[in-house]
Amino acid sequence: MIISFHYNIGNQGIFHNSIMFVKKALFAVPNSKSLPIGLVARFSSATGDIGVTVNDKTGVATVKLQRAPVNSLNTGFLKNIESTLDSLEKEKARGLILTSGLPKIFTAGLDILELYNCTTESLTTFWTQLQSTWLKLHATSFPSVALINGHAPGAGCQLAMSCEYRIMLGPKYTIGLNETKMGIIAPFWFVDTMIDTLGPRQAELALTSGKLFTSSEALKVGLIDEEVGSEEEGVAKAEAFLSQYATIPGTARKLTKLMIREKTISNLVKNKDKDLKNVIDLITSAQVQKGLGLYLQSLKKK
Ligand SMILES: CCCCCCCCCC/C=C/CC(=O)SCCNC(=O)CCNC(=O)[C@H](O)C(C)(C)COP(=O)(O)OP(=O)(O)OC[C@H]1O[C@@H](n2cnc3c(N)ncnc32)[C@H](O)[C@@H]1OP(=O)(O)O
Repeated sequence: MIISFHYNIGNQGIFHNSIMFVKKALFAVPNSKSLPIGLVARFSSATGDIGVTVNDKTGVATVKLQRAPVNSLNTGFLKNIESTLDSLEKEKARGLILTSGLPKIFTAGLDILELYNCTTESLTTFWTQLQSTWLKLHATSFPSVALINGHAPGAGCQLAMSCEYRIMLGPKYTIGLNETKMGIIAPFWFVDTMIDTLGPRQAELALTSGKLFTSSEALKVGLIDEEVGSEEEGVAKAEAFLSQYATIPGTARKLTKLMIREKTISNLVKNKDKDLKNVIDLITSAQVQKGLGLYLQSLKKK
């Protein structure tokens, strides 16, 4: 007998931050021994869907980002991601596999429409949400794997780097912090995270050129940990990575992770306002607005 629970996770407009977990159905699946056992959830809202499947044997949650066409991160989607992480913390998930439910794209990074023609007020709301979602992901108490099954430029790379292990589907997709290519600057906490991941030498080379790495280049510099040929292989590798923690006491694991990440985390926590001011000054300048407009046009022209 297969036992399945359905999370009924509210539309953010209705439930705001309180994601509701409702045990809805208990049913038998005839003639099936191999169906995944687990908790299944779907988070729907106008600002993106987040599918959550929790394996009730291992406690590992697979979180699939789904905001067509390219999983770009706007305020609402970031808020949904944060709420999902909050729920996983509350439910004491034993691990996270963060991946995309869209073909070809992990996430296209920040929604450029949140930066273009923005007001100081809308940019403040957006950026504050980005800071908050990132802090949550970077400091999860459970181990995390990014299964990068598509392109991951800009903040897509930042999300992946905040997971503890990165597995990327090769060979077609690219990953990296490409801000300088767009004529903007990566915020200091993106830079810190890249230095933590690659070391200062490779981070400097990558950031100054806005390099988007292919999966094999990313593997060489340590931006990803494994390259796989199929999603199935990626899932198996992610599960194998997470399974090693089944025998490691959770508190010891979490405190060790936080000790290592503390400098980067507290740098943002202490300097949130300064970061926001930098972003407002840069993004609302006429020159950057013009550049963003041209960049958006170039994306649409393809
Ligand atoms: C001391 C001073 C300190 C100052 C600090 C300042 C800090 C400011 C920092 C700002 C940080 C930014 C980080 C970022 O994440 S910026 C965004 C980076 N992302 C990108 O550059 C990705 C751009 N997109 C692509 O390269 C491609 O779209 C893709 C992801 C490779 C997918 O290609 P594909 O061919 O499949 O799809 P299309 O290109 O046709 O795109 C489909 C539609 O989606 C729109 N699109 C794509 N990306 C974005 C995006 N990031 N935001 C919004 N919209 C996006 C695209 O325009 C198409 O729209 P259409 O259907 O209307 O044509």
